[in-house]
Amino acid sequence: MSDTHLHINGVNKFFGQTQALTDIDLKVARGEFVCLLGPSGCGKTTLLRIIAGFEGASSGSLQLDGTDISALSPDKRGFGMVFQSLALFPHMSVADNIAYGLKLRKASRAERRSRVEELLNVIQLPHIADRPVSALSGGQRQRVAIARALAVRPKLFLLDEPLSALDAKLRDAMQVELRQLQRQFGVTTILVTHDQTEAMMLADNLVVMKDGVIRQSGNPSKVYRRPADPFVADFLGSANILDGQVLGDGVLRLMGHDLAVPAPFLRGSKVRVALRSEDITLRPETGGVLTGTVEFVRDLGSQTEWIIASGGDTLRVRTGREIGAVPIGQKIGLDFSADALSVFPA
Ligand SMILES: Nc1ncnc2c1ncn2[C@@H]1O[C@H](COP(=O)(O)OP(=O)(O)OP(=O)(O)O)[C@@H](O)[C@H]1O
Repeated sequence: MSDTHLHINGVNKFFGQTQALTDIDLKVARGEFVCLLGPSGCGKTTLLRIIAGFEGASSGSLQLDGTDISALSPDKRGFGMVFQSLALFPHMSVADNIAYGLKLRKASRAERRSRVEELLNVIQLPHIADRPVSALSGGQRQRVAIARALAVRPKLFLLDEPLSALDAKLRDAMQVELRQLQRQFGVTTILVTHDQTEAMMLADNLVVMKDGVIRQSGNPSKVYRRPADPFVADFLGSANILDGQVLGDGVLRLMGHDLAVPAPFLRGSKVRVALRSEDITLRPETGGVLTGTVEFVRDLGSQTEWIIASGGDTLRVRTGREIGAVPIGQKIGLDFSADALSVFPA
């Protein structure tokens, strides 16, 4: 990604004694969709607010197309924003809401009208221009908020948990729409979420944060498949995080068994090992890499989840297909490839 649009350069943020962000470095390419993902309190909203200009960094800078914008007020940055609390004007019509930013910029009436019409078509609500926002459903309001932010052709599109108030099915549909809209407009976008499925689905660049630090960033599939540390492995999807020890060249002691796993660690090193729930296959008792005892089984709808005790550890296993009734307490074989293990220093 050579065409850097936004460069977040060594940003730190203190609130009194609390350090909310530590050495944040991030390059956002033009047209890219970036998701800031992390647990509550990790600093993602603070980072978005600094990008928007609502909050100043304690140190570090922001460059947009190579120009330092750190000292610019929010209205001078020319960014479009959508927050969870939307901040639409409830008694104004949909059209007036969408045209609001254009009016502030002194766009002509004709220009406002054609832009509103264009955006209502884009968000697939062509017939609601004259309705008050208070008469819309949650999903419709969400689309209007997005249209309002895009109406001014923002340099950056910033969204903070924009879909979290919607029910699961609508959220799903809106994620697809949001991604399509973003592609269509080609607008550089930064979205904050604590929902890993949403982030995986939307992002070109997934940025995983914890305690004010970027723990990993990159292509979502790559971050999922090759997590940088046990936190990222555990936060994305369903992973088993296990304690192990390197016994010698390519031999790892895990769950009371010696496994052939090429890992570049010194003999005797204690390690943490991540193994995704869906990377384990269940077999008849003698057919796997390990043996375990079934402790619990539950039906998740599209998958079945198994809790299995093995060598003093408890493993969570997710299987896609029905493997037949296995009673609680029965021995079962567990199979996985060495490639499925991510090994980290303890
Ligand atoms: N105005 C403020 N004054 C003092 N501390 C703050 C302020 N805003 C945020 N913080 C602190 O900074 C840290 C990061 O907060 P932030 O809201 O950015 O996290 P977040 O990842 O967005 O969390 P959430 O998902 O819960 O919104 C937290 O410890 C928070 O308490």
